[in-house]
Amino acid sequence: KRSSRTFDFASYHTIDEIYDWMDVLVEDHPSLVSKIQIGQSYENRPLYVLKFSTGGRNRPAIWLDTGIHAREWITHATGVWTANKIASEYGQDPSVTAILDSMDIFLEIVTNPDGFAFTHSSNRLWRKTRSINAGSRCVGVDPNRNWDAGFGGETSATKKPSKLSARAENPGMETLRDPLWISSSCPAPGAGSSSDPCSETYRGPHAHSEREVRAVVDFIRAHGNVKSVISIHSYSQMLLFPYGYRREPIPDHQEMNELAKKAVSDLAAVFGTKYSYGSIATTIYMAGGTTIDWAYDNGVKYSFSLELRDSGRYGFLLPSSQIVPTATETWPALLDIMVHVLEH
Ligand SMILES: O=C(O)[C@H](Cc1ccccc1)CC(O)(O)C[N+](=O)[O-]
Ligand SMILES: [Zn+2]
Repeated sequence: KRSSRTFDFASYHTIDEIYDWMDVLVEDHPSLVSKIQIGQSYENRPLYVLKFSTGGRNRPAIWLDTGIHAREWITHATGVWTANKIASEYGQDPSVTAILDSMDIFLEIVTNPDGFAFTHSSNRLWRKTRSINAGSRCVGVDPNRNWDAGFGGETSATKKPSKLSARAENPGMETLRDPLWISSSCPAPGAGSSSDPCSETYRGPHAHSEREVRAVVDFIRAHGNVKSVISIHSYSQMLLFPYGYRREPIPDHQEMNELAKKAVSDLAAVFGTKYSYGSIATTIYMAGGTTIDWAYDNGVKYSFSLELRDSGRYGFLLPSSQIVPTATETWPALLDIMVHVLEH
């Protein structure tokens, strides 16, 4: 029988390889790990979530997701490594054991499967979902602008072709030479998303229009006891917390900022990788309709996003040699957050 331990964690994998590996991980840890399906994508791919639980009924839970943006391959790879780490450290590492003795962890590794499959088959730099936009030749919605929190921003997006606002909106993206990106309209930075289906930050026809987003919304609402949401992106090397849709600090800013400071310090201690940290709006740019703003506004206090390696040299095309180092240094930061959740 193949073991989840012989899986090549140092390579990038397809959706089928990752989904097959999930079943092997469950087989290897039958009393800890289970696989649940929370829905289907636009193209009817299953949306799988790994559940790590030692019992109880509806225990306080931590939600982790990777791969919501298809091209951010380092995040899926980090998700796989982290799933294996959680499973193998239970009963070994005191923190992991303490966490799982009283909380559950849910991890969705391939949060945007249609987009991820498209990056393997057609366009390595695809970001959005693959839903068809009525009346437009442009495909897909940005799943990190589709959530019902500051959806569409306070001001309605205006069509502004200016490069400046494009840079202000997504510095990580202007290097793509993506024809759609260069020519697409750019929303006023205050909106933090676009009403233009051809934009990489197209928010969609309405909040939760995307099945991939709706499935997570419904899961977290139905669970009702999720204490933390950590949505993992790349790249820029940042640890972000709400808000993205407004500049004003959240009520919990002080506590979140101190936790973020500790987490990035423990991350840097591994290989010296430097992360910045702070609220989305003040650290990267204004962004409306994001996963963690929705979570925070729906009672999930400990909501964070990570922007993994690197800071621009390879960007989304991070060499596979950096997968294990990236996942290894990220682990202490994730553990700091999960332990803080356990203790508060
Ligand atoms: O614009 C985005 O959704 C993320 C930044 C971000 C991440 C979490 C919450 C709000 C914004 C940047 C990225 O990971 O998508 C990289 N990029 O700009 O392509
Ligand atoms: Zn992203």
